Amino acid sequence: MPSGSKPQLEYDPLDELLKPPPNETEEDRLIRLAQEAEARRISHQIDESIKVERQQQKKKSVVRLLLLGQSESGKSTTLRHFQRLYTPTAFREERILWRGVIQLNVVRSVRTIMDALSNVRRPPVDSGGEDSDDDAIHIPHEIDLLRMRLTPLRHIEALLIAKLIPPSQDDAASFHGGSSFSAYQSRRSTSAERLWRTQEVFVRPGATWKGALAKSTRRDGRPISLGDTGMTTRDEAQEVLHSCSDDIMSLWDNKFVREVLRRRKIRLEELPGFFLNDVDRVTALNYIPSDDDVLRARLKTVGVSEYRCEMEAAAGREQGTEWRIVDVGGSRSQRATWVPFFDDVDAIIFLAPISGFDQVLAEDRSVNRLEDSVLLWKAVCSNKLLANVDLVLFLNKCDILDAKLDSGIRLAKYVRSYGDRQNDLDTASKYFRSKFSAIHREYSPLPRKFYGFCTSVTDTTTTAGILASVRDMVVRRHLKQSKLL
Ligand SMILES: Nc1nc2c(ncn2[C@@H]2O[C@H](COP(=O)(O)OP(=O)(O)OP(=O)(O)O)[C@@H](O)[C@H]2O)c(=O)[nH]1
Ligand SMILES: [Mg+2]
Repeated sequence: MPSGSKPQLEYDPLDELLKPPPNETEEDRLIRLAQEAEARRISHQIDESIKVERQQQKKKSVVRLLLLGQSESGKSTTLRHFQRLYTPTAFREERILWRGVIQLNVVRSVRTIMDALSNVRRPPVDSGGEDSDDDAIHIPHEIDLLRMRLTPLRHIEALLIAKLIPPSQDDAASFHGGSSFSAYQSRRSTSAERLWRTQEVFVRPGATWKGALAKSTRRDGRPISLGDTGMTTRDEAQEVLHSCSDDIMSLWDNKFVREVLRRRKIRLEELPGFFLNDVDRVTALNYIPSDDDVLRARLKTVGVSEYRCEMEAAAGREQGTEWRIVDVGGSRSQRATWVPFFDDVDAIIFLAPISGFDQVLAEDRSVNRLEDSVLLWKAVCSNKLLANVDLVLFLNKCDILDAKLDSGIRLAKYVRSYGDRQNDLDTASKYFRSKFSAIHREYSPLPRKFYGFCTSVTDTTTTAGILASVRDMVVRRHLKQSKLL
């Protein structure tokens, strides 16, 4: 460095170039200052737009999917499917946590049978002529014995509910309806008993219940791995269910019980969370739920929750894309909570369980399930906030629809416009597809494509293919909208 020159750190050759000319007039100086200010403003503007673009870019790598439909339509099951397919490691690790839910589902099915039986013995006073035939039925002695021997399930149900729902969330259980085991109930109204009387247990979405179950499935502070679960871990509910296993099977296989259920039109095998045909397996001490079991388990959702999943390897080229899947509670009281999530959504999967044509809503027995689904579909199609959102329709529970039509239940009796069409799955699903498609066309504020699938989302094989198409469609549209394609 030449002596006398500026120290290196302070010397900037640009200074020399940008220095104002030595003979600058006052007028030139003002013009120069104004030009410099303008240049700074433009530079700042460019910086800002780069920042915004970067943020948008970041935002665009997030795909938002909303699951809508009435209660029991299969929203949470579809979400579990996504998790199973695209975040398989997390899904596998969580399978054990579903054991508590399945245990509760088994106990609930037994309770449904007990309810039906206690109604046979003690029909309601004002039941009218319909139940009068049942009055005459004498309950066989073996049924009384089974009822007595299955009393411990009462305690297990309260225990499981307490495990799933921490005490501070007592409101997370709905309190309507009585208990089939009422003959064995004490008169004290403890919290456990109140929970025991609960008709359907629900949890707020999120990890709370999983956290509670995870804690309760550890011993000596040691986390349970799939390999050692069951045999080495004391699980009171599983032990009691295991000891009651033969009695539960005898109850379910009993001819008298089947006849009572038939007369009461209770098709237990079509109700959510049905595991009575697998009692031997699911009550084994070392039982770990299979993927299918997790998909068939029933746990009602209340509230809205966003599940984030990064696509793992199986997701192929979309690996790294973050999916945010919003699962909502579908019962009528829950629907007001949906709207805030209509903003900034890439696609909606709407589930319409078409097997519900002969059923009413659990929360309002004056409303037919299919009718409710149609009204809800109209509302979603016509919603202006969703005018640019792709709607994917799952005409769900086709397996149950198939079984119902096969058993001789006539669709035309409930859906008059069905007329004298063939009473089979193929004809019925085509009919529903065209009806829902027509509503989509008529009610959409702007023209858009119709994507309709006939699904049984508990079926892993067929659903995997459908979800892959939906994923591709959503991603393609997402990229197109963010101008990356
Ligand atoms: N057989 C059969 N069962 C299904 C199908 N889809 C869902 N289910 C079962 O129906 C029950 C209800 O499904 P969920 O996914 O919990 O319903 P949801 O729409 O989340 O209901 P809410 O949380 O109450 O809004 C579960 O036990 C599922 O396993 C289907 O296509 N076929
Ligand atoms: Mg749900």
